[in-house]
Amino acid sequence: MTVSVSQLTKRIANREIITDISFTWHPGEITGLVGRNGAGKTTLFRTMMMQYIPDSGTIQVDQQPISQNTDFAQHIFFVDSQDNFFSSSPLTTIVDWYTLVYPAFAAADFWSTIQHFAIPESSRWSSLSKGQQATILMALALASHVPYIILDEPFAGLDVIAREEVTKMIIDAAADHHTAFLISSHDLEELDGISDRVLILKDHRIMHDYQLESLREEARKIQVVFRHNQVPPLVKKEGTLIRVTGQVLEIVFMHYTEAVDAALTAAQPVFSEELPLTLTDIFRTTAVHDTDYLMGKEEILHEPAQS
Ligand SMILES: Nc1ncnc2c1ncn2[C@@H]1O[C@H](COP(=O)(O)OP(=O)(O)OP(=O)(O)O)[C@@H](O)[C@H]1O
Repeated sequence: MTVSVSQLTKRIANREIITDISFTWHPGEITGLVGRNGAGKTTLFRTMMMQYIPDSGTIQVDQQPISQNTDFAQHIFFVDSQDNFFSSSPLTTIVDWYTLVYPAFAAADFWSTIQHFAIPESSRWSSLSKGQQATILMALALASHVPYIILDEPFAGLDVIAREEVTKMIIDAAADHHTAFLISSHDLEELDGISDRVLILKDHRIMHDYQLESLREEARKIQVVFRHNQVPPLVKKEGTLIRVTGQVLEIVFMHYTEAVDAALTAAQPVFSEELPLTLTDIFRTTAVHDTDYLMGKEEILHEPAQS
């Protein structure tokens, strides 16, 4: 079973919030969705779930449009954390509802997760903390035993231990049950540790769709100090400056070629070291190039300091 999102566009109040979004979502794949505040992540989820009617485009499950697939909701889990019916419902009522909606819902799994996180069974949704609510959503998602799970900011509000446990649950579900996850998060470090693939949303569109493993084979992050701050032209052309600390430049090359390597070596930098490339670096490189970072790059990379 494969979910295909094709040329999905949604306008709200005459503004295009998501534009021409296309991607295919495979079983067992953990996909991160990243974008700045207001980029349209939640709107994409709502449109995929038909909470919003798309202005154009389709969502298909196994080549069948979901409008013709009445079982669709049973295969995908999504809880809108900003807009759901939970209010002051007791957890028992929420579980009853999910048991009705998802045929494979395993209430025992849900209660066991809740117990593990020391959340009282008698709790009402509105009486729980933000982190506890995030844990409940995760427990509901996994207990639903659906092949596709959408998580909108699942780590928000979780303490560091809960984060690690939730992360492990996601990885285990993908490995053991082949569950596919589509996860939006501003916690790029957490997302980095679990994602096979990352979609970068910018200017309402998916700007990049990266398989992280192959990207890391091709891309490289270098920390370097050039003699007299003279940056080789090829480095300026191919690199993106993501941080400057004194004379130390951190440069990301999305395509690190032999020619770039040769240019770096020929420049005989005072200091040069490869650093691990993180999802945060990738996000900075690809999503933030119209901000002050670029201004910094313009100043530093194009105006070598006087020796
Ligand atoms: N119902 C609505 N009415 C008007 N504008 C809306 C509505 N829903 C979303 N928007 C606008 O669409 C844009 C995208 O919002 P959305 O919540 O999808 O972003 P997001 O990427 O999830 O943001 P964040 O990371 O801050 O949660 C925002 O500018 C928001 O104001």
